[in-house]
Amino acid sequence: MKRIIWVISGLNRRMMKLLVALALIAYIACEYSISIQEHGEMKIEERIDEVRLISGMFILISSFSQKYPPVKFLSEKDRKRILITGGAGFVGSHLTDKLMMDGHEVTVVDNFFTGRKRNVEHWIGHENFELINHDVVEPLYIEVDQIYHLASPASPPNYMYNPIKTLKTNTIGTLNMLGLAKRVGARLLLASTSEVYGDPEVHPQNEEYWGHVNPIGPRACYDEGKRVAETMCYAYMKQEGVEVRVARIFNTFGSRMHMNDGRVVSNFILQALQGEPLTVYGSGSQTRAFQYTTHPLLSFTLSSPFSSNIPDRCCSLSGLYLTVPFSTSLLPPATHTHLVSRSQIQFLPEAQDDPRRRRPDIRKAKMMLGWEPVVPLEEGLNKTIQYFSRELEHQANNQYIPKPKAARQKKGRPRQHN
Ligand SMILES: O=c1ccn([C@@H]2O[C@H](COP(=O)(O)OP(=O)(O)O[C@H]3OC[C@@H](O)[C@H](O)[C@H]3O)[C@@H](O)[C@H]2O)c(=O)[nH]1
Repeated sequence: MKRIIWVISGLNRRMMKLLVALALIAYIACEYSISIQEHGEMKIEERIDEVRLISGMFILISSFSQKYPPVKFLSEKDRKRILITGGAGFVGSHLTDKLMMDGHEVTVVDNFFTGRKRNVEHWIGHENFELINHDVVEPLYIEVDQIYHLASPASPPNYMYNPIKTLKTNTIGTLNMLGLAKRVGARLLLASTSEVYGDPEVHPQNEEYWGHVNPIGPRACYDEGKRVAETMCYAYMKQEGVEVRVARIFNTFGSRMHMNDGRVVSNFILQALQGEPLTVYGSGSQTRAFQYTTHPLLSFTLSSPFSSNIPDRCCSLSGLYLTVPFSTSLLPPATHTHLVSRSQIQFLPEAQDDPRRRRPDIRKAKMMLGWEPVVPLEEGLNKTIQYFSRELEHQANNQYIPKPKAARQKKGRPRQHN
């Protein structure tokens, strides 16, 4: 008896369900053979019913025996119901992984414009996970404790593809999520962007800097969309008492970036792997602070749900500081991806309203959250190159050759750089 109790206590919930399903199948099979023995031939309808039941059981069993990444057990008190908008996207899906593995109940909402089911498919069927195909521009009525609001296209070619939709997502979508946060009393974190600084006149940028944005330029749908999204967050906080956090993400790269994302790192890697020239817009002297995808996640979870000692003011939470300028000879992604193939560099006209330099001042984030980037650029790039190589193989098997997306280029004379 003791031995049986010991075996049962060693079984987890999924194994228990598997055993129950097996027992049910055995029972049905038994009944089936007995009824045939007793009544001779069964009616066709009865047989169909039996077959349906048995195949249903098999589906049930295969879903129980599916392997998921390890998930921590959290008590009812500590386990939160978390909504991640844009949770099937490049950054969102990594956040989904982190919060799932931490043991929370995660609902991913995505309209799959730039997000992909593939990014979260490893969680489908897990009892803590739900995937909803929904556009945040429409209201959403669910019960949650926390909201991570990431939904929006983020790469310049993607957000410029349909500027009105980008504006709607960042304005109406954010209003809907704030309305939800207010109704259910949830805390909301808005994933904002370094693009709120536009083409900054102050360098490096800290939380106090208000930015320098062209309100009618091609980037405005995103820059101004995120700026008004931030304004909405603070208005809801002041007027309605909704707890909000705003994190401004700088240039992020890593696995699960879409092949056709169009940002510089994914373009360079794809071009290098395909033996194409690396396209540099303008002189290549523009600078960016690149960070690996795990960095913003850590800052999100540090700033948003669990710690209460974070001030209401925005935190510019990002950035791998690069002292190397974004120049053609030193440009880190370019020089690194050069190692993948001996690609040439092709200079193209500069992108319209392209910020000349951007780098965050992370002192506040470091002081308040104890946060700083840890993955060196080269290591991050290596991981991303490996991911893209695997993706290319996968795409080749599907007879699809991805092409990097081009930016909207400026017409006329190139801008004079200081
Ligand atoms: O193929 C390319 C792509 C881009 N670039 C240049 O590389 C620099 C970086 O461009 P990216 O498209 O990667 O990113 P951007 O800095 O323009 O915008 C990004 O910034 C921060 C994020 O939060 C935003 O979501 C994203 O819009 C720009 O100067 C761009 O003109 C190239 O030289 N070649």
